Amino acid sequence: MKKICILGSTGSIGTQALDIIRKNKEKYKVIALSANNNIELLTEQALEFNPKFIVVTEEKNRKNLKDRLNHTNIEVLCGVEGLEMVSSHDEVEIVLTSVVGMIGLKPTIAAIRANKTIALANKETMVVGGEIIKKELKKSKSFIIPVDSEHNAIFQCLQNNEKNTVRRIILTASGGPFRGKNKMELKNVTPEMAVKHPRWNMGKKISVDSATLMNKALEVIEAHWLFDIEYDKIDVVVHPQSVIHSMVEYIDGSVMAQLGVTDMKNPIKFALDYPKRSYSVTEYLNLTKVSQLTFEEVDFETFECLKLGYEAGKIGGSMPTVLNAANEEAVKLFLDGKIGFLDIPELIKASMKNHNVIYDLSIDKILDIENKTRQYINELIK
Ligand SMILES: NC(=O)C1=CN([C@@H]2O[C@H](COP(=O)(O)OP(=O)(O)OC[C@H]3O[C@@H](n4cnc5c(N)ncnc54)[C@H](OP(=O)(O)O)[C@@H]3O)[C@@H](O)[C@H]2O)C=CC1
Ligand SMILES: CC(=O)[C@@H](O)[C@H](O)COP(=O)(O)O
Ligand SMILES: [Mn+2]
Repeated sequence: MKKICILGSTGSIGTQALDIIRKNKEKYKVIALSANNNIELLTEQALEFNPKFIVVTEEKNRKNLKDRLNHTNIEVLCGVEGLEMVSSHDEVEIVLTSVVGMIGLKPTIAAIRANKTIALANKETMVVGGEIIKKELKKSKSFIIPVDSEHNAIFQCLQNNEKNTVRRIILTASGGPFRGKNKMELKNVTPEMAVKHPRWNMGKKISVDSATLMNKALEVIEAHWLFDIEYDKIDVVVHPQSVIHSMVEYIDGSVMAQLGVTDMKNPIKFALDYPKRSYSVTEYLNLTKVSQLTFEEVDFETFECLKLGYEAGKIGGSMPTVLNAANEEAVKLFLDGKIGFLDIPELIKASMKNHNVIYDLSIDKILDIENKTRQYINELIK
């Protein structure tokens, strides 16, 4: 049985992972689950999967959950320390990092230091900590299997091929809910409109990121670190059907693509079962129903976040942390109705301009830059 820790079990990725586990209880054992505020769902999950540990963010929720679960042996932990404790626990083999945001950084590093297999959905962690994570991986037996659909696709397309024969990788982007629109048309779009992704059913934050194309910006940086590939060899193409999850072009002109239905259970299951393959828990792809696969160039002028992502990635050092922290804060403000959709790239641009890059990164410095960036944005919008 594979022993699994799910960080962020109440979210879109977390609940889909538990759906897989529910149907394959003889294959997987849940050791730990975690949530931020959704203690109702976490209670249900704990009672169903009987993990050794659950983790919540706030002490008051920990006490509440302890009372609810006092007839069980489940230990209730709290905060980032709780996440670090479970992600590095002796009994855990695989850590599925499906929290949203750079809060995943410390628990992911703890898991690497404890030699765990990481099923990585939480892209923000790779964006801000890519350099440190690579160094930690070199000292450890841990390895990362990407869950993000594009990176999972690239990982599969790279199997058995020499890395030095890769000409470029091509990330596909759906284009999001506002594909084809111009800036004027985006001025008054609402959070409700922005979270309506045309192809995927995801958490609110990543859905807004898809709408601004920041999701693709984060994915470009994620790909740079995961596959050791320079930014000028990472391209993005808009592919509205989201059937091709990404591609690798080799120097001989061959292009390998990974196709599949738009269901995250497939990459999640791939990561949990790696290196084996097992029967799909979703429908299989029916190409005659897809009928057409189309491709378009990215509109970098309207969707400036992708341009900012390449810029931050190429500058390197602390700049991707600023890009990510500014985006996390701006998306929160947008979802709370405090700023407009087009303010998101403006606030990120201002934060990057205001930042003096440093290159000797540490976890503490990253977290300090995160705090300062969030404060700067809140000053700006006062
Ligand atoms: N959803 C998808 O299809 C895809 C997601 N990803 C990536 O996977 C990650 C998760 O995305 P998704 O599942 O959509 O997100 P959701 O918002 O649906 O879920 C996020 C999870 O993290 C928890 N969480 C939120 N904030 C905190 C915090 N401050 N501390 C601890 N836990 C927290 C949530 O708890 P609670 O429920 O209590 O709020 C929830 O369990 C993201 O990094 C995203 O970019 C990548 C590819 C596809
Ligand atoms: C499912 C997944 O991996 C998401 O990151 C998805 O790719 C979002 O779609 P966009 O291509 O619109 O960003
Ligand atoms: Mn993706």
